[in-house]
Amino acid sequence: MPDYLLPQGAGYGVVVGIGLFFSAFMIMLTAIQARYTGFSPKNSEEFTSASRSIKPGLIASGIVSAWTWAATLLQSSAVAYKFGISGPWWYGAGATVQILLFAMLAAKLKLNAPYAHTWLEIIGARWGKVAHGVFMFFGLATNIIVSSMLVLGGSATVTDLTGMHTIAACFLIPLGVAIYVVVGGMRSTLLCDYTHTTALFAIILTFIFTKMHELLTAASVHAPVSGNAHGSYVTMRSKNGLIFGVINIIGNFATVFQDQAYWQRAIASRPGTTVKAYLLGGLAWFAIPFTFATTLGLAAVALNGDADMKVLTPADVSAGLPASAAAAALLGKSGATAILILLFLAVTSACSAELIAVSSILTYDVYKAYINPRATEEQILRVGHAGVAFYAIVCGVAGTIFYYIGISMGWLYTFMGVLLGSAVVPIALAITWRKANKWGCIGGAIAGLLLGIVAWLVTAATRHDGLLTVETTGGDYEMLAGNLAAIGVGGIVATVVSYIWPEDFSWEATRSINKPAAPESEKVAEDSDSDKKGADVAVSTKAASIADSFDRTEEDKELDPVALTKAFNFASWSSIGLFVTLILIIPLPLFFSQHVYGVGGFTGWVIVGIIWTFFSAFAVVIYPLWESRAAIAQISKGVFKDLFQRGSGKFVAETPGATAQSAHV
Ligand SMILES: NC(N)=O
Repeated sequence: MPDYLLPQGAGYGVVVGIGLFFSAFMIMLTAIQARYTGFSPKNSEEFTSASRSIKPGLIASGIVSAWTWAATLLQSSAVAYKFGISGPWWYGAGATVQILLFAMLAAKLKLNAPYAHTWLEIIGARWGKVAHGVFMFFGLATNIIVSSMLVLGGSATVTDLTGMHTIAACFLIPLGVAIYVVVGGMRSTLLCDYTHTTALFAIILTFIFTKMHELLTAASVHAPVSGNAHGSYVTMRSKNGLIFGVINIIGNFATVFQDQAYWQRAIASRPGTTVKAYLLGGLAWFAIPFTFATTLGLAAVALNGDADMKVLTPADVSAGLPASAAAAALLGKSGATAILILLFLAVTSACSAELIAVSSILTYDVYKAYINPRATEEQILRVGHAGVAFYAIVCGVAGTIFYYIGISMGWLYTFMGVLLGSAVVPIALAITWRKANKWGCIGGAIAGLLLGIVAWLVTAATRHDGLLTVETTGGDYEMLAGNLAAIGVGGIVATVVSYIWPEDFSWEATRSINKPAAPESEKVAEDSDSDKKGADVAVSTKAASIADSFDRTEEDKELDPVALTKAFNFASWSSIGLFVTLILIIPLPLFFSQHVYGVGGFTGWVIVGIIWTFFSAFAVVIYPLWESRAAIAQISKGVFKDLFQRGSGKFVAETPGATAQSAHV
């Protein structure tokens, strides 16, 4: 039996114990919200969309949390281990630009479908059932691939460090998360995301960078990297690093643009600050893989041959294990424990985003669209809860299937663009361009999928004498061919057909999705008494007395088309500018110059990463607290009053018919 650094009990303790801790925490948060702010996830709009009232700092934190997968920590470190410093750059930059560019889609969402629950509702309203079904395939496939990677990466690490059975981890991870998502809904999930992100930054910042350059220089003498300038780890001139960069960019376009989790954060956001939230979230997220992998992934290289360092096989690298091996070698049991907790927090918060995302699709795009169009509030909420539980089981099953087939997180990560990449451009066109042609977009998505798979398999067969296995299909060139064909064919077909046969869509159909019908004065939140009467609770629409409340009048003001068009224009030039800087202007001159960093240059490179991490922590840890100071004060005041006179701190609506939803977090 192999030796494990931590006892099996530590694995179960973290997976089950922290899962239960967060469930209890969520129950407490939900009770506090209901008592002191009048908010309750007993309302379906609140459960799935947090009443579209969340401020930018908390949305940014939720984006960082949902976008920090097991792969963000493990795969980024694996490519650092394989390719040197170019790996973390291409991982970080190649997956942050999509979040930045998504700011444009988010602005268009608020402009063209401000009350939609899911991105698929927009497709359905614009193009009908066939398009809805085709793109739902891509949407749900994205959720399944992402969730499987979360479960596979999380379980591989837990097993490697503690010996906990992989299948137990595959099921227990999503089930623990499902409990707290069902209890808290979208708003509390975002609050839990915030606590996860805070802990994540605290742990990353504790991994101190020491003597790395000397160790890496020695490593490149012993084990030079093929395709790198002078075989060095401290150069951006890495052929395989660049290939990974292209695969990474394509795959991550797919998993942002067609994952309901990112649309859901745009939907939960206040209209006026959505663009800001995505730009902030994208910039903040970059630091996580970049700094983590530059330190721990390269430490794994540097520590090769060290007595405390585990000898890593190619399968270990594909499973993403260099980071945990390095942390254990550097810091012993405490390093292993820190990695275990870090991984668990990353996996659970991203998993919670996937659970509520799929639950929303099952509720609004399957149940309400095709099974029960007249569903009541109560039925919708019940299906939403069942959807979370059902999808948690699907995650466990999917992880188990991939585990037994022998498909690792790293394999899936490079494959995601082959399966999903063809729908990226069609979806972006469908949401942003009135001229987008329905059949061009559907045809492009399907043709791209088929040709992507053909290009992938033909490349594998050609390079391996017709032998097709998980290993032969998982190479860099095979995945590159499939990724490029999928996104290229999908994009070209959708764009060319739309230019030849342009539509002239007015967006009226999408703007009226779920549009509130009643005059605002009639839509009031109910207090707990009316909850008991079983009334369908509408989200409050009237102003509260407190400074940072968000009411229907303000929402209408923020939905002003002129302001949203301005926000879209700002999102366009800033995100495209950042894309060009991060993907072309910084890395390509370094690649072509074949520069190998000296001690000073490498130290500077790492220091930039550390400073960026501090700024990111400020943006997604401190800023959300600051913007919610009025809500925090209101809750504290309520708790304080209750301490002295029980019941006196409870939130009370001001006047009948004008019940307020008070301060928002
Ligand atoms: N979210 C990613 N690609 O790490």
